Amino acid sequence: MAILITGGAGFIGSHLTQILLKQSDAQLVSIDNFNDYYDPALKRENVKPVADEPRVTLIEGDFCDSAAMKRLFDEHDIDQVVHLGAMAGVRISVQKPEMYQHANVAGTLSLLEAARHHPVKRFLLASSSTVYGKGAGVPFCEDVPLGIPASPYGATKRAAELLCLTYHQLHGVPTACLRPFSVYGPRLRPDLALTIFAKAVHEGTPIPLFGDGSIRRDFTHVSDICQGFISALTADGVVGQEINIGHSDPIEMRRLIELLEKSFGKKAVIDYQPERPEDLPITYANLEKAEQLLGYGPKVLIEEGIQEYVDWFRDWHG
Ligand SMILES: Cc1cn([C@H]2C[C@H](O)[C@@H](COP(=O)(O)OP(=O)(O)O[C@H]3O[C@H](C)C(=O)[C@H](O)[C@H]3O)O2)c(=O)[nH]c1=O
Repeated sequence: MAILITGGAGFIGSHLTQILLKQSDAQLVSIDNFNDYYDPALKRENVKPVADEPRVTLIEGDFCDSAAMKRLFDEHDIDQVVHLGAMAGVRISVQKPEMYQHANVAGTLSLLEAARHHPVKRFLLASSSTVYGKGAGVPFCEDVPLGIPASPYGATKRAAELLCLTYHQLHGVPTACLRPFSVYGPRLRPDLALTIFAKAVHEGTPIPLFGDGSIRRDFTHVSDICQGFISALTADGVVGQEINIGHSDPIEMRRLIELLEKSFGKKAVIDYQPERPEDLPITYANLEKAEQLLGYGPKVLIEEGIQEYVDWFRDWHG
């Protein structure tokens, strides 16, 4: 019996692997294709802490390869899946939608097909708060109609959710869709605003800020997100559900910059740029369902989390 973690060398996947090693005695199979969306050397670093762990099998492979996935489920006797692997950048999805369709829709289908032919106890999809789209009321609640996704990324995540829900209904695959909100922490992806802003403050270069700083994000620490996934692996009542995992306390991007200024002890220079149509003006999680089904509650305050992130960033970038 083993837990499969896709995107296992990524930001969230590498944290989840380490936390599961501490909190469970499960065998872990981590798959990642180490693609060059960002420097694969960062992903090699991410998995170094678990490289010699006997309970972790690290596979360099592609979850879009459905024949390989069917073999993998059989060979490693996969009984739980946390599907974190994806093409995840909002703005690149506008330029390269086909890559997002392939990884996020065809890739999810490939895993669901493997899961359908193998007895799995739980299949968790890492969806995204972007599925709420523009026009959804805040705080975002799972049980009201969604807006239209603002980006191809959001649309592919919603398509992946629908495939999961269909495979549950049609084939009995025990799927659940978790919707993380603006995950941050050590090892954060380099394409995300927080990394770009931190680098700019650190180096004294201008921060490219889209809009006037009033856009709000519900930043959620990676350790809280991982606890959400871990609870969902065993909790009752989650199968067939969509569940927010966020912080429920959104901050403006200008506040994020202030927190970085405080942690770095430096003033930021801001290069104001036009807002992008693919960006949501706000993300804000209603957490009632997560509290009820997962016993979920975020623990890390943004002030503490950003300080921890900046300490890590300084160590990493010197
Ligand atoms: C890269 C960049 C972004 N921004 C703005 C755009 C947004 O208003 C905000 C956050 O952007 P970021 O790219 O960090 O994150 P989101 O677009 O909210 O998307 C992220 O959070 C969701 C939940 C996922 O599911 C995605 O995987 C993840 O990429 O900062 C800037 O102002 N300047 C920049 O250089």
